Amino acid sequence: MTTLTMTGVSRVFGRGPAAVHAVDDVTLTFPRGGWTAVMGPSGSGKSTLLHCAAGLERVDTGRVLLGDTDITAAGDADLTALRRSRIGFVFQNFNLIGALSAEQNVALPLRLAGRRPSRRVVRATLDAVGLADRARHRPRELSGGQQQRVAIARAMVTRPEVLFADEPTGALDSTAARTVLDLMRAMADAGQSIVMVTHDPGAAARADAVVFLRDGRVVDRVAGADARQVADRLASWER
Ligand SMILES: Nc1ncnc2c1ncn2[C@@H]1O[C@H](COP(=O)(O)OP(=O)(O)OP(=O)(O)O)[C@@H](O)[C@H]1O
Repeated sequence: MTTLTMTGVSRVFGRGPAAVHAVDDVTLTFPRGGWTAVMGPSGSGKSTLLHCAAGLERVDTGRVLLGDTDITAAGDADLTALRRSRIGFVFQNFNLIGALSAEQNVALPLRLAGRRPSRRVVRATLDAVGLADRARHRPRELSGGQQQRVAIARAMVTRPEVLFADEPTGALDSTAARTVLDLMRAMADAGQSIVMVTHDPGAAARADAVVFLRDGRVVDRVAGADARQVADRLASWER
């Protein structure tokens, strides 16, 4: 059973009096098959925490365990392989490759991992995000919500143990955001582990639990809160 755990994780930028403790001694467990939202004021360390948890950024102290694998001890080659096969990442601005069709974007992680993408697998992954009929479209021919769903399909095609999302609805209007959140909720209900950074209490309320950061530290964790409760809690930490 895979869970993701962070123990005593710190990440410091700069040195001496100018040092910024972006993540400061964080110990957290992200349960398997759960959807966890990470919230906090601007600059509280949310993106840095996500990058450390996903092995996109090295930690200065502490350990990150993905199942039995200590990703903080992994060498560069192992880390690259791990990022390509065991984690998925989606970004606020989708980061699709404009010259490639939806299905070519989705096939990319398999190609990068040296696997020959099966058209059946790629189409099934696009179908799972409701875009089987857009396989040949390029990103500019798709709406923002559709582009984010292609990005989710691209992140999911390798069947990652954890899907990380950094402000996945930050660039979307409310209707498109709801479609993306509905998709993520269905994925979590089907057992996908998800860790998501968001500024939006409505988005965070769709998750199973919300972790609050302030000055790089975990200051609170709530489960089953509605959008109003999440917003109130966030406001109390922004004071
Ligand atoms: N590469 C870097 N070099 C120096 N400082 C950095 C770097 N990345 C982040 N920081 C600093 O670390 C702190 C946390 O940044 P981070 O982006 O993780 O916060 P955040 O909560 O995601 O912010 P936001 O909500 O504004 O996106 C900030 O003070 C930021 O300026």
